[in-house]
Amino acid sequence: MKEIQQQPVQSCEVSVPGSKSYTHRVLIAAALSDGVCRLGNCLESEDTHLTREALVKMGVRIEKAEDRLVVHGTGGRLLPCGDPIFLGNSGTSMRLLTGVAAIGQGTYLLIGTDRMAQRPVADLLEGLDQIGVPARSVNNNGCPPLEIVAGKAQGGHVRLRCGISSQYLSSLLLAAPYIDGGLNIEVTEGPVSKPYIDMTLDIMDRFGVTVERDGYTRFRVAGGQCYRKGDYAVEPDASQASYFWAAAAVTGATVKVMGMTPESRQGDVRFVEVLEAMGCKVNREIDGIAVTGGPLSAVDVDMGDMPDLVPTLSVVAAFTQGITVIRNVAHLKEKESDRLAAVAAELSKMGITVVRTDTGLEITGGRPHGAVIETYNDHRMAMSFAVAGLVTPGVTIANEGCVAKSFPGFWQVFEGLYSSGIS
Ligand SMILES: O=C(O)C1=C[C@@H](OP(=O)(O)O)[C@@H](O)[C@H](O)C1
Ligand SMILES: C=C(OP(=O)(O)O)C(=O)O
Repeated sequence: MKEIQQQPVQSCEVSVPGSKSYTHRVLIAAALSDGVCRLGNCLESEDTHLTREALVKMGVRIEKAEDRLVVHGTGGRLLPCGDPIFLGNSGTSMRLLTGVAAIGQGTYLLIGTDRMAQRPVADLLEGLDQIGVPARSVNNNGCPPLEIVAGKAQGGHVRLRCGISSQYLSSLLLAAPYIDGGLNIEVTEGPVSKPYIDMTLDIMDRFGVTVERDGYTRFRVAGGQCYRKGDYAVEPDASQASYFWAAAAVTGATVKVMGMTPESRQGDVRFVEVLEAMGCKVNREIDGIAVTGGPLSAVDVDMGDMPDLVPTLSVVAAFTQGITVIRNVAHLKEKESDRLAAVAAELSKMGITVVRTDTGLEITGGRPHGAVIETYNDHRMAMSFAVAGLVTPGVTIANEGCVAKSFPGFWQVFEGLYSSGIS
């Protein structure tokens, strides 16, 4: 349990760790590349360690050298692994590595936590089936554990549903250069969470692989390509920045998150536009983005491209005049927790009226009161509701250690908001 201190927030500068999504992708591209890659500012967290360890089990040599990870690319020649590969509750690891396993050798068994065993992958398995990869849900319920027989993929056309997760598409895209004949992928539903596809394409491009695309519906990756070795520095994580911008929004302070830029492919950097629409002042500076809070007014917003920030926005909405409408995020029920249910339950405990719609939430702002916040083992619930505790006495976060999934140092940085002025 972590009791949040209701304290005045100092105007300050904050640094957040490297992007989780970029770290997963860059580890994979480097592991499949044709040489040695030095990766800077990789996120060190439970989830990114799981991707790293999985790649090591697949025969990739990865070393730490000072502040870099040195990845010895395999040229796409992965080794078999007889042991189950544990991926915790990291959806990104599970989905992205499913495609990677298909281009390896032997049979891989990808397993995870109980919650992972409820997170859907059926549409990805169906996509793999179309190109001849025997990949099955061991419990035959469209969820992990997954058994993937490598070495059978044939290039060709894949019709892929991405209405639940964009990670299915990222998975096939990342593996496609190593599939003879390449892949033509046609997205027949969705995709949700589009910016994550742009991040995948960005990494493929940075590592020398060409992808032709028609918007978000058709993608063509020629086979016989290989990621090229190179050095890469991961940019700071925009999702993690959101908690500090939200802290500014609800307290009225100015919080600048260093190293963030509006040009980033991370869709979550656009959260500042939502805060701006709610009445915050946003300064896009050369070395970071600063948000200053003020009187907040409700917004009606499509969060389909920023699903991970719905808990953050919901907490801000609780302190905002009027009804905030959050649309197009039905896929949130498939995350670390059912985030629509979790956010609604915990805000209700704080005395806030929340209506769960078919695809989102409607939150009537007011004067939240303290409560013990259940986090459902979901890092984003813990980090979002901590922000509420800055302005509401008596907010206690249960199982606060769950932040380790993506941001082990979160509490230290968060406490810097009211201690030093700089963290
Ligand atoms: O590809 C990625 O790195 C991610 C994609 C998103 O998932 P969905 O595409 O399943 O919404 C996002 O929620 C997740 O945190 C990271
Ligand atoms: C949904 C998330 O991650 P993943 O899908 O990788 O578990 C997240 O970090 O909010």
